[in-house]
Amino acid sequence: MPTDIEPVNASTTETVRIAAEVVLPTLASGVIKRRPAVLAVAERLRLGRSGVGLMRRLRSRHDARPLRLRVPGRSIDLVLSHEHVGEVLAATPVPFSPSTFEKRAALSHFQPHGVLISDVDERRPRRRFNEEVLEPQRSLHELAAPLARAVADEAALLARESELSWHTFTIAWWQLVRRLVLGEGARYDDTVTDLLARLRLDANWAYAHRRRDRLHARFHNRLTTHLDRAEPGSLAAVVAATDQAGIDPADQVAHWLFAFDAAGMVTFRALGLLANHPDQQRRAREEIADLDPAEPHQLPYLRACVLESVRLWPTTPVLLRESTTATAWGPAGTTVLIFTPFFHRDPGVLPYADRFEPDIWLDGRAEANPALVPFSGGPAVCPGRNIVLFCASTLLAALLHAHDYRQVGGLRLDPDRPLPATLDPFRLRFTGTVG
Ligand code: HEM
Repeated sequence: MPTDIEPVNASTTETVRIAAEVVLPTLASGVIKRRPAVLAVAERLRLGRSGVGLMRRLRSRHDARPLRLRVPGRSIDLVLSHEHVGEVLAATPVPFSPSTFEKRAALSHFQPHGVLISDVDERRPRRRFNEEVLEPQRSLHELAAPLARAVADEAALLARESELSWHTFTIAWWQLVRRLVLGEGARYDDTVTDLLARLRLDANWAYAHRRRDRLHARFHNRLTTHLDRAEPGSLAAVVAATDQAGIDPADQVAHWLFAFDAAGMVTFRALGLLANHPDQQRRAREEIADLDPAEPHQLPYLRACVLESVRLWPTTPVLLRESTTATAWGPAGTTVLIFTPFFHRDPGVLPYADRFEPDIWLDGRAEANPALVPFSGGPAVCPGRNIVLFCASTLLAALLHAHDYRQVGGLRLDPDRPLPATLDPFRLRFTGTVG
């Protein structure tokens, strides 16, 4: 039976609890750049669990109708129904625009003309540009062959290390990302991604931090210099060959570099899942047994493992939309808030909520649920998803080819117990033995 869309008003207590158990922990952990110290505390105190429990109680109390939070001067609706998630995301960008007050405040620090914070008219050419370069509809990008070789090179360097920590992983990961996006000439240019990291730290504070225009100009110029080289085999070459009318390409690329950070965490967590789940690891090894990891492959099972990593620990835990006109959800300007960790881990609906179950991405179970949206959904779905799945699965294939990984640091992922609501990737450590 369809759920009524008309929002029900939250009590003051409910609003305060949503703020304390859902919104604040999300903001504190760093929405644009993760804060390792806060993540470590969140993991230790198991903070994520209480937010999901609260959301379940609210859903049953209010028959899954949207909950209008009591926030003076704002109309903010919290989504409680799986079906409503799909409906809102499908109705993007009109009447539900992805460009919201909060996102404009944060992302304008480093990508003032990014697609995600564009109004409806500006959005069209920017979205088209992103799709033409990133090719979201293709599981293997036109650059899959050079990308796979780059992944294999970096994986070979990682495989030389006897211990794989976040520190060693992230050095190789950023070399890889700069190479994929900007070309070999940017592989060792830490400065460009360090400048972006500083701007992203500012962005965590949204409008509460002043915009540093000089710092942004330095980043923008350095990025543009790399893009101008248009190195064959990199996304920069595809950017140069794509129509740029109405676009600031550097702003789109700034988003890609930012989003590849999340992809690194997702890949590292996926390695943690595989290292602790022998059955799933065996399936992954069967998939790659006869393959050369330096060549591009579809790798459906490893991709499903990566999708599970994002389902279990979404890197965009809050999806926001802002209505462009009056709708059943409220007046124009209403913010619609989708808290994905609740929908991705809802034990009332998903029998596998807290388990590592890659098969849901292969047998139609995930597709049948409109609220399993690790890469968002609808017309603003992440255009980078296939590149991410390709890079992450290819890197995992190369690592598993080289070694058997055993987890020696960070929170243990026991396959016989519910997986934790928060997994701090920065403390994960593995040792590799030749498999
Ligand atoms: C694990 C890694 C990633 C995840 C989980 C992810 C997820 C998402 C999500 C959930 C959104 C929607 C955000 C919203 O509605 O507020 C989004 C948007 C977007 N993502 Fe990703 N993303 C990832 C990596 C990437 C990468 C590497 C790229 C580029 C190479 C990319 C490009 C974009 C762009 C351009 C948008 C804005 C789309 C639009 O507004 O139309 N993402 N992503």
